[in-house]
Amino acid sequence: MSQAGNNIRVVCRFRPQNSREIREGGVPIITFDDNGESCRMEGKEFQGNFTFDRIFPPETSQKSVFEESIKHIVDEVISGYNGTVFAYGQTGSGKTHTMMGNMDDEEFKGLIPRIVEQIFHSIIVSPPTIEYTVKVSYMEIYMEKIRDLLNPQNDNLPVHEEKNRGVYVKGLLEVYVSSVQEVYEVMKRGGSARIVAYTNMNAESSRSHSIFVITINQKNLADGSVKSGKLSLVDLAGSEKVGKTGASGQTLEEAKKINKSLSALGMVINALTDGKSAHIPYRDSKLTRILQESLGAETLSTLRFGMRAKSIKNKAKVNAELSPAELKALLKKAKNDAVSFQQYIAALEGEIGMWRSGNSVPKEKWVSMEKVSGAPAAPTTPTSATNPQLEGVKKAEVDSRPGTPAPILEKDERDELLKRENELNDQIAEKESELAAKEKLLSELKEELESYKEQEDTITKENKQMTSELNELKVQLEKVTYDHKEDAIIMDSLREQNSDLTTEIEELKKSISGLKLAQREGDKEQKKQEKMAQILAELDPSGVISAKEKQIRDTLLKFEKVDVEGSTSLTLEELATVRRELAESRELVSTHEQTINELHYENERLTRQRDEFEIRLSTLETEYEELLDKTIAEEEANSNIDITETIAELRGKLEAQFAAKKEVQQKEIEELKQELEKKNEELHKLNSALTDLKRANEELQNALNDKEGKSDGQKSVADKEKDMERIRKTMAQQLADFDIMKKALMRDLQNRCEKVVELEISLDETREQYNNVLRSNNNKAQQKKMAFLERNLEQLTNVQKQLVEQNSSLKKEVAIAERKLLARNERIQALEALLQDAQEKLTTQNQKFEAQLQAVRERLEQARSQKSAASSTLAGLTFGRIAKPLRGGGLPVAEANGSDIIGTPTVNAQSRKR
Ligand SMILES: Nc1ncnc2c1ncn2[C@@H]1O[C@H](COP(=O)(O)OP(=O)(O)OP(=O)(O)O)[C@@H](O)[C@H]1O
Repeated sequence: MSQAGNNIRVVCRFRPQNSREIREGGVPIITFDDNGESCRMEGKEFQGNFTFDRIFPPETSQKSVFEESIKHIVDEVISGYNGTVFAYGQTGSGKTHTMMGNMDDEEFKGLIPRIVEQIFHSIIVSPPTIEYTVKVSYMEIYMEKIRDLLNPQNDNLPVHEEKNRGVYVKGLLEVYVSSVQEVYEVMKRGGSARIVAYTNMNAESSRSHSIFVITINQKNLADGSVKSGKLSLVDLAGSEKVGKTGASGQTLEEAKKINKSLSALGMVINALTDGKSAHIPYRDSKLTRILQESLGAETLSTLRFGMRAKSIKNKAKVNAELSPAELKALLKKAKNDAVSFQQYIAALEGEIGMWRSGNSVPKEKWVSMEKVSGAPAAPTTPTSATNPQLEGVKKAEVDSRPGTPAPILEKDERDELLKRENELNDQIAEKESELAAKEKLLSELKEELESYKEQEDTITKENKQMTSELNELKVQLEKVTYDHKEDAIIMDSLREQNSDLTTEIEELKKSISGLKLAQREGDKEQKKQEKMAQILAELDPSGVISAKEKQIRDTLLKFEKVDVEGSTSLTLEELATVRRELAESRELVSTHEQTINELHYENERLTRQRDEFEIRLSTLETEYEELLDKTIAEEEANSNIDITETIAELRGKLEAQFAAKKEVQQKEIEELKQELEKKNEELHKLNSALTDLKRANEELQNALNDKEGKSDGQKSVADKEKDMERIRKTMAQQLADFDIMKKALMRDLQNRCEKVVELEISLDETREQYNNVLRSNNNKAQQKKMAFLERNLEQLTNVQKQLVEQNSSLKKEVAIAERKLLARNERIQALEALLQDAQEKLTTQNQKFEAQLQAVRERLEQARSQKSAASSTLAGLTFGRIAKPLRGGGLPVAEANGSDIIGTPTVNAQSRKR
């Protein structure tokens, strides 16, 4: 549909069947009349005729559509009218194809490129006294938000309305263009912004409306008047989103939720076409609000394929700036008006004064404008019939803009209201932007939170897993530690047992070695006895001594004989024999001395042995007492009083017996001591006798020497005889003494041996008696006890054995446990290391993630700042900031004139053409 000036043209274009429709066997249901204005639909649901200003069958080219429906609009816009072209239809029906097409293709470029070309062409062919500036803006409405496609950062622009400017989008970027190519460039830029937005919005193309606005300002250099025309090219969203256009009630309500703009458009069209609605809800949507002036009609044909399109009437106006003469006339009129208004105010104040003073004013005297000025009520009476523009201005002052629902408002109130509305719209836009930013932030934060939550979940899961693993490990560790402690305890006890057993073994070894020693000593004793027997045998009178003695005697007899026979028969040989015998006797004496010494030593050894025996005896006594004490203690522990008593009795008996034995033994020992002393004395005597013997021997030697001397010198025989006699007697005496001593010595020796043997026998007897006593004391209770003790002992022995076995097995187990412990410790360490590793990894990941997040945030910030920077430079466009006026005749105005910077207010005095 196109509208410019007062003309509303509704044309209908059918596109050819697409490949899918052909494939599915779709058959066209439209037939076209030859007049090019009517068609007939033969559908299953609907059959009927439709009439439009123009109908274009599928094969119609882009060029034909343009030339036969739109081309004229360009002339009207250049003449200072506002024009609007919008395409309506369901998704895929060809709206975009028709509106935009392929702008790089001569054949397939759509209406907008062709319009643009036409505009520039019209400018070129216009008179050179007219200077044009062309600016374009490109926006889309999606979800009730106006987004500037040339500055996409501005995605929620408010709609404003001002008396002179009409309805406009505040803050929308307008780009000055000076050629078709520049317009194309702007279109492409806006189109790419739209595409990016679609991608982000997931194919929302059919839900957004795009509006491309071309504003042409022209200045007549001859009379200084200016005009402006605006052409809005609208590609609407897919119409199927509102169900069937014109539908009301539930369907429409549902559709409203989907796309407010299209719903509102439907509502506006309904209100315009039903002929009953006093209020047209333009403000219900941004689209209807922006297109308000295009849709402003007393009656608007429904867009339901243009059934009543022809009946749509619009109030067109031309946007023109007045010339100085016109302005002067306007000023004069304004002054007149001011005077009449002042008069009117004064009259009103007078009437109010009356009312306030309590008086009443009759109705016929109420002040009115007519009465005051003497003119009709409407102050817009044209002052000049030849000035239609002025007439238009007056009408505009009275009439509201099409559809603006404030016909009863005073002008100032209306201005105020508009101002307020604009402010509110700004605030709404601001709030919406804030809301959108907040929502975006919220969604970002939500996403971030989600990712954090996910991360946290993962970490929590991992943590849980690790914690459970750790707990398990801890439990295992505790168990292992406990086992280890237990094992250590067992080890300690085993060690103790082991050491006890080792001590016992040591003791046993000692006792065995003691026994061996004792045995050896016994053997030694036997040997000693044997030796003693040997010694005794050696010392036997029939032995060596006796033989020597006999020899000595013989020698003495010889001496005697010599003495008797006159001491001549003693030869040298005999003397030598005597000497030899003497030497032998000396040896014998020394041997005897040695024997005596040995005996002495033996005696001492026996004494020592006796002492040892005594010590052993006392040890045995101690042991016995200890055993007794132990037994008693056990008995006491068993609380067996009888046994304790019996034990006490037994103990008494045993002690008595033992004391008696001890006494006897001590007596014996005393006796032995005495005997030993005696023996010592005897030995002493023996020693002295031996000394005497030595002396006698020496004397004998001397006598022999003397004898030798006699044979040489033949000294006094009588003296010699006497001497010999004396010697002989002495020797005989000595021999007798020696004999006695020897006998006594032998006797003593025998006695001593006997005593020793007896002593040993008595010791054995004592032991046996002691054992006997022990055995004899085994009364019934004792026997029981002993049996019990023996059993206990057996058990203990068994236990000990078992303990020893256990000890060895436990040692093995302990070794295994220790190894296991080591292995577990290693495992724990490894797991701990793993845990630490995992934690470190997690921390690193967290850090990485945070760094990434930070980087993303920074990038976002950077992108935002870049965007804002880009927006300030028109997103890289090389033109647009500076207006390049174009002059009719195809001559561009000199560059020096391009000082018309955007934002320079060009207030157009608007006037209605009719
Ligand atoms: N008259 C035509 N001749 C040839 N192809 C056409 C014609 N009209 C539309 N098409 C093709 O049909 C397809 C859909 O057209 P288009 O995109 O213009 O539909 P639309 O109404 O703009 O859809 P939407 O509402 O989704 O934006 C496109 O591939 C287009 O090239």
